[in-house]
Amino acid sequence: MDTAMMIDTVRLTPILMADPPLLNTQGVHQPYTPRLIVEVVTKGGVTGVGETYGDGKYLDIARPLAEALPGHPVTDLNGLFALAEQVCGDSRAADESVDAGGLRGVQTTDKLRLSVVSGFEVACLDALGKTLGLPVHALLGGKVRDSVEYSAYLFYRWAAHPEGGESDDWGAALDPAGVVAQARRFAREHGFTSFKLKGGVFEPDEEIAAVRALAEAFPGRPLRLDPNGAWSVKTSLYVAEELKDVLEYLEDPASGTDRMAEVAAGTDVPLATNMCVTTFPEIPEAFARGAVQIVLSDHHYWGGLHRTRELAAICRTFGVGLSMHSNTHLGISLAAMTHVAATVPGLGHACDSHYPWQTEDVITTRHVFDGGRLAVSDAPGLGVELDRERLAALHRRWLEDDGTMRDRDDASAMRVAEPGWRTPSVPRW
Ligand SMILES: O=C([O-])C(=O)C[C@H](O)[C@@H](O)C(=O)[O-]
Ligand SMILES: [Mg+2]
Repeated sequence: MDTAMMIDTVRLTPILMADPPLLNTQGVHQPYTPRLIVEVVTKGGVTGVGETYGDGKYLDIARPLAEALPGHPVTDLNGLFALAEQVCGDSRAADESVDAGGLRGVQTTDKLRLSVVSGFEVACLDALGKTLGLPVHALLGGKVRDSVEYSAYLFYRWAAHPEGGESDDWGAALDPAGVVAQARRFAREHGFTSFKLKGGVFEPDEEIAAVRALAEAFPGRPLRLDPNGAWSVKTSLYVAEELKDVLEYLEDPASGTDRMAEVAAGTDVPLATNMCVTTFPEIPEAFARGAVQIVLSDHHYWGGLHRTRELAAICRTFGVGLSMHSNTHLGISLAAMTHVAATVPGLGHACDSHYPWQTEDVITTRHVFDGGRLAVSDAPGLGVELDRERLAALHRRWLEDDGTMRDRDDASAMRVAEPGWRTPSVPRW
């Protein structure tokens, strides 16, 4: 092995990035959200970057991995998983409770560890690509498309955070007219032609009305509604019936494979998930029972870009569709998402991305959507460059935080406006 490819140093930089007051069934986004920036520096002097969740429970796992990694080659991506299993130990947070922050079903040690490994895997791929002069998509077997389509990710939202934070000019969106106005701006500014509404916030009939209003404003466009498992089977079937003529898919209407299978058996509207199928062991039962027709991949969940491609192959084999999920993220992850999406055959749905909501970034040049699509970079590695000043500023914000924002907590942010708020139990409606 060429010593230039050996990892010399790993730098972890937790940051807090601004996030608007987006509503979901758990509560509302806090003014700042944590992310972790991973830098892998090779003995050849090349730096690769990756990004993942930055809450304390992820940092606990990332630190021992960062310490153990020097001396390993950036090419040994399979070894990364074994090393992580060996050194990371169990996270204090993996208590099988529902992962409120990530809205990703029950949290387990495996899920937390894989999310951390994903940031390291991407950083290694970036370093390897830069060393070889190849784009990340080439390291994954080569792109099958030159651009990747994203959908507009619409949220009910407040105009501002009650406790302060950064401001923006989006205004509130709390009814069908507000949702349509938001969608029109997304279409105008980014060219998106497919739309997803984050639901589970208001009574189902209000959300049905919002999707109907979108269908009128954008006739024939793909529309999705995602209440993050907030509905009963009965309510899910009711919503599916009301919207069957306009929905591309219904995303996680009900919680868990059992309920999703029941809903799927009662409607022809395809069901998508980023909650009941988020790891490989969850696939056999969900597929055998026909609980989901589309899996939303997310390289942070599945353990990186190679594993996302493995997921895609399994979905293809079983005739299950593939789309892509997104939590709040920066431009590093968007670059990684775009590279892997570019290599996957049969990506039949526009990918989700929170990116248009993010006013801050740690890369020097922001990604720009054109016609709702991102061009796939052919530059070496991910094709992004760290803006060290911005990174330092967002890290400073993390250092100065008293701890309230370091762990995402949408319910506590909601309590600022509604002191009696508790995370709703499921099904909520
Ligand atoms: O189910 C989904 O698509 C998500 O969980 C995406 C995000 O987590 C979103 O719901 C959020 O951040 O409020
Ligand atoms: Mg979802």
